[in-house]
Amino acid sequence: MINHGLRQLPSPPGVLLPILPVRTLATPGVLAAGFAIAGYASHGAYWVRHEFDEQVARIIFGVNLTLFSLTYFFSRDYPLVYAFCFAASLVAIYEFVLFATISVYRLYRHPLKRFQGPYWARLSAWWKVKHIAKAGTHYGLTNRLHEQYGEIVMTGPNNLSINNVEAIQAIYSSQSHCTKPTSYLIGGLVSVQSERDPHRHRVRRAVWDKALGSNASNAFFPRLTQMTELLARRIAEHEGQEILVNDWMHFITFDVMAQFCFSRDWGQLATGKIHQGIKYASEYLQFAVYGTQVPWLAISLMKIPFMPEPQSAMMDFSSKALDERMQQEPEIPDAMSYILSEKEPGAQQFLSKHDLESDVFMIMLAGADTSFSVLVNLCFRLAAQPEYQSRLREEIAPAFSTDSQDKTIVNWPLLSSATFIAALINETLRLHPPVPSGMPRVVPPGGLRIPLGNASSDTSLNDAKYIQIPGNAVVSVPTYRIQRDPRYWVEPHSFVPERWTTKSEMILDKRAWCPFSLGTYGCAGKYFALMEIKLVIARLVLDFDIKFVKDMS
Ligand code: HEM
Repeated sequence: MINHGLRQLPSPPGVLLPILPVRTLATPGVLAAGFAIAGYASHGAYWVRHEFDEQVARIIFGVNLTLFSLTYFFSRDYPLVYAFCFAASLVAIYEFVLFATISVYRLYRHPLKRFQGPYWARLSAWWKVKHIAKAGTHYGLTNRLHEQYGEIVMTGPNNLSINNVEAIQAIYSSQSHCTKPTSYLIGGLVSVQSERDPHRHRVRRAVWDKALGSNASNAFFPRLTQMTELLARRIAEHEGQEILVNDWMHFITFDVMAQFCFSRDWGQLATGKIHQGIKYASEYLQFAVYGTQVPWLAISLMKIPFMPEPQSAMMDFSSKALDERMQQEPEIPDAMSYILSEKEPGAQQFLSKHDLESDVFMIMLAGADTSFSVLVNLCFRLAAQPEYQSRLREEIAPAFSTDSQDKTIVNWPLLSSATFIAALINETLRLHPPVPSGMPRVVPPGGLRIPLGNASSDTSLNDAKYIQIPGNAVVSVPTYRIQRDPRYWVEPHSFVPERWTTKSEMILDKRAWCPFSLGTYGCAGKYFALMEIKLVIARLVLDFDIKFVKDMS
């Protein structure tokens, strides 16, 4: 054996560490201690200070490189298997101490430790994954946690859910400096919604505001009325039969978005068959529910070559749709007409093919699935309380042309200013928000102070005037829960559209209504969404009675 100046150790067989030679002072004990100290020190120096979700693939590569370098180093003195085992033991010591340090920190020393929450949720995000699977939905789990722990709950190792109306302004308003966390990066998308850099987001958002705003939506209105008319005709073909509202609301909302965004005819209304794109979209959404809880894993999986990607089918689909759209300019401008003709120099850098594909992908989900959910829930509510149908019919009838049979001639200003239909939609959005879980935001490094007003119900916060949230915590307001909170709504679980018209005393704090979120990252398609929902529901109620099928309620 060649001795490279190493101190030769006695080698009692069967005990791995002591039998290996190491250089000069670096005895196995010293090396093991060194790796242990490195594990402990790196937690404070790196892991706790930096966001590493995007770096995990690189970190795994670095660990392997360290392992092989150490193996090479030791193999110069010892057989390869021993060298590898020793190197692996050192890496394992580093990892063990690091994980132990992280665990102790999260359980006993974390800046959020004063907030209540399930013990294991403090330790790992996997707790949430397991319990979302059990509860069935993310918002269902959050709701249960608030019932158990009160107004502020620690729902993950660095996550707080805050059920207080003041938190909505502090976290989401345009004055807030909170940003989006890494969970927005799952799926490898680079859409306007997943843009985390505030400056880049502002530039991209300005372009999308034009594409989805009131001018663009109003220009699309005539086509929207034609599509709604087709929906009414197709449903009329099933007169006297039972139809599944979910199917037809899927058809109209996804067909509309495909037309509005890139002038594609998905043909679902005409054929009555579900388009493959909807299947892709729901597969991705299922992945997103869990992926957003453990973003480091979801992001890393995307980087493994040949790994089946949950978003790939939808992405291919978006890519093809975009290619076809770019070859032909439609007669009536669509959202892409605004985006592709954008001349603003700053905006150009965000109009690469991949950016646009991601945007198309995102807009199909953000724009169709949400309106779908409102329409289905509104049909449900109208079927449950049919008296509202006759009242609605009376209100909206004047908006449809009376002197001709052509129901595609609709007076949009009249329909848009009708109050009862707006009240029905507001109340549906309150009880059934399409995005029911709170939108996560990262608190700026300097922390966030949320004034509590008089509305705190949490006994542990009784005397507090504000809640101080430490920097870099991920916070959210649980939309579903706050929109049913008795502090802000009288009879919070009852469907009472009149609270938006004649019974305003039933709204104790209107700021607790936030289905579209607000501020910089709030919904860009609100105007269009309300236009579409109003027109579809008005057109249906004009001709049909909505009823539950026999034996359903
Ligand atoms: C009733 C229907 C809708 C509801 C309740 C809704 C709700 C929301 C919410 C809560 C957000 C914020 C998401 C977050 O912070 O992560 C959002 C974002 C967004 N929505 Fe909607 N939405 C609806 C319909 C639409 C429609 C029809 C479109 C497109 C035509 C659209 C386009 C967008 C876009 C582009 C964003 C991202 C904005 C950004 O990050 O700057 N939404 N929406």
